[in-house]
Amino acid sequence: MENRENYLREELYQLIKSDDSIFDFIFDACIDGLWYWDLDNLEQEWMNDRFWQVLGYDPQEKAHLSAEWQKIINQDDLKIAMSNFHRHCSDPTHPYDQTVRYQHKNGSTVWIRCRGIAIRDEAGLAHRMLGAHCDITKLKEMESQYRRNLKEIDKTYAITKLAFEESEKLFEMAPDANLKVDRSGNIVKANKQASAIFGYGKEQLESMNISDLMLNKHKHGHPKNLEKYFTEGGARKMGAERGQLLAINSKGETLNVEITLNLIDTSYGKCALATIRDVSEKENLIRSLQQQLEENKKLEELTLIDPLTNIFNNRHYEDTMVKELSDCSRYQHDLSLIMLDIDHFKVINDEKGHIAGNEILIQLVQLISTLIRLNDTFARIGGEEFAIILPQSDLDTSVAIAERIVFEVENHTFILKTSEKIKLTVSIGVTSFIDSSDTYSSLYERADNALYQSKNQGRNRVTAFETKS
Ligand SMILES: Nc1nc2c(ncn2[C@@H]2O[C@H](COP(=O)(O)OP(=O)(O)OP(=O)(O)O)[C@@H](O)[C@H]2O)c(=O)[nH]1
Repeated sequence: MENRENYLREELYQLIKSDDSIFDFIFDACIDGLWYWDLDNLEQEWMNDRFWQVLGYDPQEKAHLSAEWQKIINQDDLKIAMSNFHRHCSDPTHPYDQTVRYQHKNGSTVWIRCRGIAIRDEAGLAHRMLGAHCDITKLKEMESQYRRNLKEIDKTYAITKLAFEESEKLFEMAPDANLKVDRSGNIVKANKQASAIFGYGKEQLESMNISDLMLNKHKHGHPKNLEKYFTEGGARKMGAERGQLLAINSKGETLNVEITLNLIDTSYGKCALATIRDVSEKENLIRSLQQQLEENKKLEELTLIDPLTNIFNNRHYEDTMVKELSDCSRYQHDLSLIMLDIDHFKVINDEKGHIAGNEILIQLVQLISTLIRLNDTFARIGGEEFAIILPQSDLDTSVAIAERIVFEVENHTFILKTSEKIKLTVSIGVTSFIDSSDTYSSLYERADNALYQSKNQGRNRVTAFETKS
């Protein structure tokens, strides 16, 4: 192999010596500029055509003078090149090899790798210098593009890293428990708050399955639900109703939780991010408020006054009726009962609104209160239905009072807070105690039937029920 190389090399060198076109081909194909410098007469330097073409000049314009390239080379680079030149002339081991910048005729920069070798006499003195140019502008451009790309990559990396750190911080510092769960339900990451809520250490949680935090009865269907969620994705709240989700903490205690799910891409692959809020305290508070409301309602039922109209309620009406009935049986007193109902109250409510309806109920009660005696019991026994118990009042007297009420109501103008004027009428049924066989129910029934008749016969009237039913 070595011999073959030597033989070919020798042949090539002979070829170059004997045939100029071979040398011309070599420097045309391989070199972007060739120069040959007379060091005994430094002004004189031969440059080949390509030397100038690479720099954008017509070789015909050039006179082969060293001053020609020294004018267009970057002056800092010229200093380096000249320093290397002098050192190489005095020391053959010092390379004449540097990258220099030339100004192209069009003003752009051409990067040239310039190498040279001194041709010396027997004493080692340099008399000529042979040099070659290699245009590395493209390479330089690629290098600077590469650097810019690197910078961009660095920047993108820094931003991504920051975003990642921020999202990690958000995950960690969130006021709610955060759990990242894989498709099989394994908890791959948990935050501080998750530890606080469930009472397990973070590492412990990260070795558990989400089903370990669930009630036994919910465990069965969970893998299927999880699989469905990983297929459908999206952000959604778990559980249909408020406070319906229950979880179990490390002590086996039940927690009311609200869970929001998000499907996210993580370094662990696709994960469900479960944000869990312990609402046990909120739920307890709501429960105790509900209890309190129920107790208040019960207390309200125990009171005797209707909160809207401030007259007696149904409960007091019933008690009073029972008491008055027993008194009149014992002492043979008279006793009458008036049942009163507003006519077409629904229309007023529908047209003017419920609040206006309430205002009318209050005003009506005030009006009727002025028309009855102090020892009569006036009670609201239903929405727009009233009863008046009239002790020691016979049927005629009671009918007269009832007629007066119908008349006064018909002639009254109710004025709403909005200044709107409303007219209305009432219908009345009256009955009186007949004998000791009369009961609370029989009296009520007769008065109610009489009221029904008033309504049936056109309203705005009084009907008396005299005979026993
Ligand atoms: N504003 C108000 N409306 C009430 C209250 N309680 C009952 N109502 C209304 O009273 C109306 C009663 O309607 P209905 O039973 O149809 O009787 P009506 O429209 O008076 O008709 P007749 O009795 O047949 O003349 C309904 O619209 C109830 O909503 C209340 O406390 N406030």
